[in-house]
Amino acid sequence: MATAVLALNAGSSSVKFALFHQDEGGAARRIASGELEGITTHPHFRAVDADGHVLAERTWPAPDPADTTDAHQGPVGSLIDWVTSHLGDVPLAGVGHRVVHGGPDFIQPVRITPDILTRLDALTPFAPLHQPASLGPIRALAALRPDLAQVACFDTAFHHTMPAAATRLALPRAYGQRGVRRYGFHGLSYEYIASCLLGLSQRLAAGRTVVAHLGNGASLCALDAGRSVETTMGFSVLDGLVMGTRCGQLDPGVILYMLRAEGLDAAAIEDVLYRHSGLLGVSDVSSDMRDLQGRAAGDAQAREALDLFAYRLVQQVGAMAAVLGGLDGLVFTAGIGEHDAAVRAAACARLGWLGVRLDAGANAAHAAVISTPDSTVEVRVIPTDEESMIRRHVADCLAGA
Ligand SMILES: Nc1ncnc2c1ncn2[C@@H]1O[C@H](COP(=O)(O)OP(=O)(O)O)[C@@H](O)[C@H]1O
Ligand SMILES: CC(=O)OP(=O)(O)O
Ligand SMILES: [Mg+2]
Repeated sequence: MATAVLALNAGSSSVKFALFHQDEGGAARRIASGELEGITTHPHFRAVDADGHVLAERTWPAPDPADTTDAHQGPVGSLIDWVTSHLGDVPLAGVGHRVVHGGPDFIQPVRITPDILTRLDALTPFAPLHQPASLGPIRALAALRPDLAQVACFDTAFHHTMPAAATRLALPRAYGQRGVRRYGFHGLSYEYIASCLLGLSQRLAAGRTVVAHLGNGASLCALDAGRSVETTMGFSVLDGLVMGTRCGQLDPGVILYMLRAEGLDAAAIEDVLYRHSGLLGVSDVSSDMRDLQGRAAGDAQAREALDLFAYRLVQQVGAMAAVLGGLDGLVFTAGIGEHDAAVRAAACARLGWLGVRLDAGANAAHAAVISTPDSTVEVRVIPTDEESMIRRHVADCLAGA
């Protein structure tokens, strides 16, 4: 019998979703996708079919700040009502969620129970902005539809194959025992890309490949025969590359300086590092790569932000290649990686020493392979699909249960 799975990918202010039909043999098809935006400000719901035609759209008035009901309940309730009516006779087998932090213990997807939810909530100090966003829709659905099976799929889980040295911070040992270690994120995206490589390139699937997930949040993952051995995000989603509004790699002395010399408290520092840094902080105008590319010719600060983004990207691809002991493949993915030929060209131009040779025409056309035939590193563009990965995990988790 055909069933359906709903995959939710929650960000700090929006929830992306995808709805799949699947048959008993495991074949699946995305039948709708969309987004719930502005959950705490001006909620807006939109769903489109596989061809991009609008299936449904709805807006709500801003929630009353005095109302203590969870802001997710109205929008998530509307989503699940729409999904149920859109599916007709096809039963919804379960709902899968991208949960940013799984901590040291959750190394694979798990069926959500009240006890699991409590344990996930306890990880909020590790991801103060992302974890509540992940858990909001889960709580809302548990209250509205307690009958529905919900599965948590962790961004950290894929990186549990990293060797101990990659997970360790050079702090007193007791911190490690309290979970203060490197985890890595964007794991659902990397797992999806690793699964695609099996069908696209045996050389990259079996070899040393760096995947660049460049979206609003950005990171790199070093894949050795498809397993994560290193990544640029660490304890939190702040580390590594320059991001839309996050700082990336930062000397911890800067935080001490903010505390001591500037008198900022933890909340103010969090605001600077998560919301006002990165491309936005350096350009002082926008966190959006498309916007910055449009301004770069006439705006020196926008240019500096783009240059810093590319500089850190090159620097950290080098670090990943060093850990891998060489490089066979480089994959670009997510919003910037899939669509921004200029960023790919700027990075690849400085990776010639590693054997990267970019085919300018293929790059401009966003082709699947954008390296030249004589490039010793095969450079690819692969659209990521975290929601498909979530669907597979839900199917496996419910079949195992
Ligand atoms: N055509 C494009 N050219 C350049 N950048 C793009 C393009 N499309 C999307 N982007 C950039 O991708 C980023 C968002 O990536 P995305 O993967 O959608 O983010 P999220 O982390 O929210 O999932 C933004 O910086 C946006 O400007
Ligand atoms: C982990 C992370 O940074 O997520 P996003 O890119 O969705 O912000
Ligand atoms: Mg994303």
